[in-house]
Amino acid sequence: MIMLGRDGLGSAGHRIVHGGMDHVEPALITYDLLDSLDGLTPHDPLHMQHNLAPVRAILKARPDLPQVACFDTAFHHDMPVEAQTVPVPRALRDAGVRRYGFHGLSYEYIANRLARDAPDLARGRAIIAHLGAGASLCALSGGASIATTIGFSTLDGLLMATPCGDIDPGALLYLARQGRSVAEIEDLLYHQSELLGVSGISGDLRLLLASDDARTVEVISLFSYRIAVEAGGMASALGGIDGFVFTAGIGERSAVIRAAVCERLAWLGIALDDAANAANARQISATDSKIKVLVYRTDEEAMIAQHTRAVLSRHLAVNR
Ligand SMILES: Nc1ncnc2c1ncn2[C@@H]1O[C@H](COP(=O)(O)OP(=O)(O)O)[C@@H](O)[C@H]1O
Ligand SMILES: CC(=O)OP(=O)(O)O
Ligand SMILES: [Mg+2]
Repeated sequence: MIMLGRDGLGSAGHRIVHGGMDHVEPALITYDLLDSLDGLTPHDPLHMQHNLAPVRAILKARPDLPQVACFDTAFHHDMPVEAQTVPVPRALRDAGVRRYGFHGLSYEYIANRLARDAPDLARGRAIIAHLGAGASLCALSGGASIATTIGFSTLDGLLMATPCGDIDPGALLYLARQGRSVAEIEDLLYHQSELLGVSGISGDLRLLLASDDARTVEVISLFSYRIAVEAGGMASALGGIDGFVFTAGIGERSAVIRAAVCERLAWLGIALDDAANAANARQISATDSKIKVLVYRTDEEAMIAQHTRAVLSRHLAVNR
């Protein structure tokens, strides 16, 4: 995102999906930081190359322009240790094999909106469902992330457009023993799985919902099933929930998916107001629902702008 200053371009702020262990807050981009972020590309080949390419292009064209990196992983940095732990030997954990969590800028924006619009809920326990091309859930307690469904890379958790989501690592070993190379398996997991792979039609949910192909029924059912199953886990991490928020492309716009998810979560005390849901209203739960269900439009760009301004004003103050 390019921000205008008084005399033209002022600065550029970037969403960088992975900050790894070392980058846990928004930071001014230096050559050292860029080198360090390059080193994280194998953690998430789907996003990191695309995230870093514009940084490099701007650096080349306008080396004087301040650029700020805003990390998706940062919001989850203080999750409890059990939510961060991957059960591998400690040396590997210390080397960075752990659960990081993603879509943090989106969750941060929603947490800020809740603090403003629904302070009781913001102080309580909520599940936020970021359902876009990539999809995840975040367990928000008192405005902080205490658990989330995507872990080390962006492959974990829910069904997404093309990345595979939750998969038994044994299946990967099986594929490797069958003679598939790392590059082939990576391509399979990041680009050919989930909505696209299961439907055999498209990774774009809007197209699947509009199609009368029988395979779409299976994939839409699987999509809401996975959300509901993972929401059960998030509700456990929170010890119960007071609210559920839908956001991002699918969460904001698909009444069909929201209804399918809420129906599966009726056991938690969720009851939907069908008319409000069909109208994409802010509150879509029925008045007698035990859990408040809300729809918010996320705004990752607003968070990037806010962080970029804050980093640059700190930087200016230090160098004054
Ligand atoms: N009206 C809609 N109904 C269902 N899905 C929708 C609708 N509008 C957008 N989507 C879906 O939202 C997803 C993209 O979400 P978005 O948050 O924009 O993605 P990104 O992760 O690229 O920012 C796509 O799967 C798209 O099909
Ligand atoms: C982390 C992730 O999956 O991001 P996106 O939804 O932008 O693909
Ligand atoms: Mg998005």
